[in-house]
This record gives sequence, C-alpha cells and structure tokens, in this order.
Amino acid sequence: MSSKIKFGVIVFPGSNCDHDTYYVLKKVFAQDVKFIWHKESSVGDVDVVILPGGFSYGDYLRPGAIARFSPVMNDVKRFAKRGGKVMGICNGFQVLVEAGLLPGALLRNASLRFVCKFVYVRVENNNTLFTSLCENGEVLKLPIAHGDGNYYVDDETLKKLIDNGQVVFRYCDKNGNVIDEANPNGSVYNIAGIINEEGNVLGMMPHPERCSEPVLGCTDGAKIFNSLIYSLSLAEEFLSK
Ligand SMILES: NC(=O)CC[C@H](N)C(=O)O
Repeated sequence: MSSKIKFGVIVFPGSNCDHDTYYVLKKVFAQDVKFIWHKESSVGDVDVVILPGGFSYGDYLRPGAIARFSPVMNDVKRFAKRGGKVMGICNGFQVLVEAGLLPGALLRNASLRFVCKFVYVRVENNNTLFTSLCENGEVLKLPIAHGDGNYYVDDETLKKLIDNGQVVFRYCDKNGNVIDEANPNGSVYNIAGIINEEGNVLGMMPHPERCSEPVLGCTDGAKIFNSLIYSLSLAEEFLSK
C-alpha cells in the first residue's frame, strides 16, 4: 500500500474537534492532512473531506443550519456529487443533514440534556468504505458528546435507509442488543450513523477521533479510520495497475 490518503478537515467558526481530527489522522494514522477554512471556495486536491465536531456558529438557530451556507459547502457538495468521500462527525453530521447531503434531521436529545459518555454501537453494514475492516454485528465502544443527536427521519425514508443498507451504526448495549435503554438521545431506530445511497458520504454522532489510541482508553474509533484508509488505498492500488 503506497501513497498517503489526502484528508481535508473543514474548520467552521465554532468547530472544536478539528484539531483532534487533524492530530489523529496525521500522528496516529500518518496520513496527509490539511485544514480547510470554511470561507475557501474549494476543498482543493483531497481524497476525503471531514466535517468535524463542534458548535459551528454556536449552534445558533439549529446545529449546522448556518454552517451549511459557508462558502466551502458549495464545493463540498460538488466534491460529494462526483464521488468524493465525505465524513461528518457529530456537528459534521448535523451540517451534512442541513446541507441535504444526508436525509433526515438531528433534533434535540429526547432528555433535553447534553449527553457526554461512552456508548456502544453495532455495525449494521460492513460493506462500506468506512466499515470494511469491521464485522457485521460487531460492537464498537465510542464516545458521544452532543445536545442534538436525536436522529429523525420519516417512516418511508427510514424503510429506504434500512432496505438499502444505509443504516451503518445503531446504538446497542455492550452485547450488541439494540434496545431502548441503550439509546442515548431518542434516535429513531437507534440510529447512530448513516451513509448516502451512493456510499461516499457518512454521518455519525459518535466521535471516532476521540478513541483511536490506547492513551485515550479505547481504540475502537481506529477501526473506522483504518477501514477508510484501507479501502481507499486498495482502490488506488487497483487503479494504478
Ligand atoms: N460534539 C459535537 O460535535 C457537538 C455537536 C452539537 N453541536 C451538539 O451539541 O449537538
């Protein structure tokens, strides 16, 4: 496996996981990473765009509702449309939904409280770029920290998401049982992460960048970044032959 994958981490005013994401990709996974200020008109020459966690525009109005108008978002849409890989983590997921790159909405947590803790999610589809090194049914332990993580989608779209394998992660207990008690925010169908129909845009509420090295007490997040890096490197190797 040859060259490095080029990541771009978008920085909105109020992003606060941009540096964690940059650090993890650069230092833990030894990939190429650059920050992309939200006022840029282009994401430039990158393989993957990451929309990081945080409180873009202070979560005013609704999380992600203002960030979606940032100039760079036009190019993120263009990039995604032509197959570019996009990953939204927490606030990034909220921005992707507001921008219409993923279906549904992220509502206030059912508890009306900010929830910050480790949760378990079950991998529902390992046939994605982001989960290729996971098993179907595998349980990952990941941290969440959000006030608006309550994923909502109408019944018809939910059925489509399920039928198409677009539900990638669901909140579960540590044995992989998807139960109400394991749902930290009231998300419909215990959804913690989804992918678009084309398979190149992923949004997830948990933070893999906060649990990708042993010093942080958990390394399950690394499985997601490693899957992505592995999948893209394989594709690159294949195309170069
Ligand atoms: N960790 C984050 O990205 C926070 C997400 C978001 N602003 C919320 O509180 O819902």
